[in-house]
Amino acid sequence: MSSSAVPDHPAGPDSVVEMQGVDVVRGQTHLLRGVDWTVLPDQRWVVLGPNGAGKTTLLQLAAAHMHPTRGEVRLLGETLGAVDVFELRPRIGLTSAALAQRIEPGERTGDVVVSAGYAVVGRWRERYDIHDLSRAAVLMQQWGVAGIAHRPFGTLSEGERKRAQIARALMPDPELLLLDEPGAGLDLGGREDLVSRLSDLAAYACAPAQVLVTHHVEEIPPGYTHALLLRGGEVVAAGPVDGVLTAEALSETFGLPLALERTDGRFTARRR
Ligand SMILES: Nc1ncnc2c1ncn2[C@@H]1O[C@H](COP(=O)(O)OP(=O)(O)OP(=O)(O)O)[C@@H](O)[C@H]1O
Repeated sequence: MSSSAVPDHPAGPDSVVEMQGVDVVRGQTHLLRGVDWTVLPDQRWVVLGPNGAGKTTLLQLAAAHMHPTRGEVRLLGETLGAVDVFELRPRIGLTSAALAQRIEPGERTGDVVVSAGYAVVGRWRERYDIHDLSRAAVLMQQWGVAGIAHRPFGTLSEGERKRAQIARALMPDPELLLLDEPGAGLDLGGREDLVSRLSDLAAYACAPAQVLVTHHVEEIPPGYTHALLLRGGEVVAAGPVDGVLTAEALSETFGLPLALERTDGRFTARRR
């Protein structure tokens, strides 16, 4: 990656995400219960858990797209409920299947990326200066979609779409990057390409704090520093990868006996 699109946040807040005693309740259901979680600017987190564990709900809170029912959520030094979320959201990059569905299939891929600077999906009447256009060009180069910038988003492969979305999420130079299942739907080559690009991004000292949600330990990019395991809306374990990602903790999280192996920074899991 060239340096011109690498974010630079020398004087960021102490914590990027700070959750204390957070519950999210809908009707009688606890989507999250008693979550305490802190993300610092230089950390790269993976959030793992089975279907319905509350991973997307956690990410929605971290993206300022949802408020907690109880407890406190502080993002980039601001407390949810006491800040204008429309000022906060441009400082946070997010990719998710729900966001991808909002992108018009006919939208030019280059416009999907550059329009993130205005927090809109696709170009309308905004004017982009040379700085916006060159930043978008560098990001599209870095994420391997420069050659397809002219193509309608709807014609891209799943892997190309995922990479274009990450380029878009990085466009406003966010202080926090949230990736909700970026590996979903990718073939083996696409997954390996994504893992390696995310690993490169994780290695940049000036890159934003990163939180990646996945079901699969195989998708954890080398260089990710921390892991949070969720089950039934509750945190099973959270902290540095070496201490948290164990066969025991993973077995408890997914509710079946698992063997976990780590080779060259990559994890694999299988039933014991
Ligand atoms: N508005 C709602 N009312 C009631 N239950 C809800 C609501 N929204 C989500 N849920 C439930 O909360 C739980 C957590 O959902 P969430 O999408 O956060 O889980 P997840 O870990 O991201 O799941 P997946 O891996 O399948 O995407 C699920 O059981 C879901 O059905």
